[in-house]
Amino acid sequence: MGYFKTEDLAVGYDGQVLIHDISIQIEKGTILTLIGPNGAGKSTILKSITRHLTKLGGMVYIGGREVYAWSAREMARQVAVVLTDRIRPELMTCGEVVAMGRYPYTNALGKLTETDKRIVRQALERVHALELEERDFATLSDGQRQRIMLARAICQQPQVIVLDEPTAYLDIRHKIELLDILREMAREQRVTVVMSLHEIDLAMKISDYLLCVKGDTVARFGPPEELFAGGEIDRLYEIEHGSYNLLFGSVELTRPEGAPQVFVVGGGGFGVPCYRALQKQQVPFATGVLFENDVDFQVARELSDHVYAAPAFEPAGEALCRAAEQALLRAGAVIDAGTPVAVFNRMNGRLLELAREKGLRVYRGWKGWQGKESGV
Ligand SMILES: Nc1ncnc2c1ncn2[C@@H]1O[C@H](COP(=O)(O)OP(=O)(O)OP(=O)(O)O)[C@@H](O)[C@H]1O
Repeated sequence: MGYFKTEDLAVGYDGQVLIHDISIQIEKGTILTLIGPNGAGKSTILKSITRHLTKLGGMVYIGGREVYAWSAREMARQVAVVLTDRIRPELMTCGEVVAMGRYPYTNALGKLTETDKRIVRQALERVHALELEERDFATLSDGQRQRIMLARAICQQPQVIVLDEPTAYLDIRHKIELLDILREMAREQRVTVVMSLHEIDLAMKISDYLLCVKGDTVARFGPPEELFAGGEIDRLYEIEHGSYNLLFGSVELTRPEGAPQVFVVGGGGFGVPCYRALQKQQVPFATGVLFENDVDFQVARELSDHVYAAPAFEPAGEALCRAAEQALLRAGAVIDAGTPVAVFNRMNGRLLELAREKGLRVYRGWKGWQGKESGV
């Protein structure tokens, strides 16, 4: 049976159900991430789990016990919460904010023992914020504040930690550090992590389970590897322009439309900077001859309808090469991405020769192309 479990959970505001029939379960020490578009209800679900918002139906269990039956103190010992709602404690140092995480364990006067103080310092160290201990919390940047709130949650030594968009204000280094800390807590202390993230690529990499929130019930739940086949992310977020590449975990912006104005002879990753330069200028292009296991293919197919590619591990057939030649001649201009021509892509050497024979302009890489654009 799952350690963290919801059964027919219904959430919403003022008695109006927003999302219903949320039934999921995960084991202790695993990471569950809620993903989905803005306004889908991720925060609403998280707040209903932590009892900041009263659930409208169903059950939430941790370790087999219904969370809504717990005392506030028990809740605070079991579940640490890092929400995005601005807390702006007046005149408190960061050390004092972090120490609030120890209150479920202190006596009625809230006096910290030496052990509590040690735990506070360790938590500050863990988030690389020891130097902020004496600083006034109100003067911190959003990113620093986020790390202090995580330290407070760590201090609480919870069984479950719930975080709403914990990476929102962090730069890339601190995003990676925060996710590493969560993974370590899950692995070493068997803490169960339930959070929301907007960075799908990071969500896929860190999570044991994803919950896709969209519509009036949750769209999907399961391990990231099982959830998404091609195009699923585009559908979840209703991406109409641009696209999300699942393999790379990266976003491509809106593809240029129209008849190709240039043919990129690419392969081996040399094409990618050319494709991106053309996308920025919204210049439609054709490209080839690629292989479908080539990194260039992954980006090219998101940005062009005219990609000449052979199946992985198979030679490029004559028909494909002829079609690429015709496309090159139609485009009337060529970018030589700089891919070395060797045994298995010698057809690309032929394409470049053909371009020269026919007197087409051949630009050297994306810089050559941009030089042309800027009149150099
Ligand atoms: N206090 C409130 N009272 C009524 N409706 C609310 C309240 N807070 C949020 N909502 C609405 O509930 C819906 C879900 O909001 P929620 O904040 O849970 O979405 P989210 O998935 O976390 O979005 P985001 O990614 O933008 O943070 C939205 O339509 C929002 O406008």
